[in-house]
Amino acid sequence: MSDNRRRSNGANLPFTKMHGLGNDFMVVDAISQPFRLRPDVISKLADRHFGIGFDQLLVVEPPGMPDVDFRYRIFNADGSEVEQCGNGARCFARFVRDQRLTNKKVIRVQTAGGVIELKAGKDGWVLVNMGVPELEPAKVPFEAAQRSNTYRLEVNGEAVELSVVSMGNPHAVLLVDDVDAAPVERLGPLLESHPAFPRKANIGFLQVIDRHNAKLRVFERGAGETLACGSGACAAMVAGRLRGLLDEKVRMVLRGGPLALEWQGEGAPVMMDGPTARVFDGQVRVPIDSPRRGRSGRSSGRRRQKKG
Ligand SMILES: N[C@H](CCC[C@H](N)C(=O)O)C(=O)O
Repeated sequence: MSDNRRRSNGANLPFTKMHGLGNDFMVVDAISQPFRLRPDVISKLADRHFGIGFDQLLVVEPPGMPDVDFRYRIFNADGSEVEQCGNGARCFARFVRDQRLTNKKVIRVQTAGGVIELKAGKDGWVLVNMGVPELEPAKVPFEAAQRSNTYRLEVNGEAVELSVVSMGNPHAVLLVDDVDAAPVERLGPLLESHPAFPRKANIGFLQVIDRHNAKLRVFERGAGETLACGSGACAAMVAGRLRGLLDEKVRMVLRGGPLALEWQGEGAPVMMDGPTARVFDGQVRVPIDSPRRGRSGRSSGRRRQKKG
């Protein structure tokens, strides 16, 4: 293929690199520019040696339903599109305000896992209403005869006890005595792809310090262990409360730093407060060949969002 043709097959895609407690993101404004990337291209861009390097790609789109300000799509490092990302939601809120896509302080966002509400705070902190956790196994989804606060699973001949929670995306939470010694590398991948989770799952390893403090590591679906997982922290909060180990307000410390969580109990939303960081703005060359039907993270650029 001639250089000209090779060049003509690419386009420059502007992005912003951000993170929430080290859970890092490539953020793309798909309101002001058309966005089409195949899963294999996303996973190449996620590579920390041959690409930009990120845990998730976050795509900002115009709202697809009434009473929300934006739509927010999330793609894991493996290219899979998922329902929810808590740390990403905070970075999303900071991004749309920094980019003047809105001047609202309270932003309602449509995700594949439901509508969430974000409130911009001071010094880059954002308070997220992550919605009401789903505990019915079939809606996580998780294969179980009936709902329970804990379940036992067989993993390579080993019996594992875990809680199961959906924050829009599926989570399993195991209790451990010491997160630093937790079998994250060994059990994380086995449980992520366990047949009891038809759509796989994020696997949290929770160490309860006292009723208001806990530590957590998360092996994320489609990304591996990350420095922090916002929806995983919310799921761990729920699991800890269901087991009677945590009170309504908890400081959850992840490898990348702390999140402030609050959950009043069943039927109530989980509130998560935490920081955001912008690292750099960049642009990357991506193929513009038309994506295969049904296999692309696709939205077309539309007119700029009216001011909030
Ligand atoms: N790996 C997750 C998506 C990202 C969640 C995480 N980064 C967060 O902050 O919630 C999943 O497949 O459901």
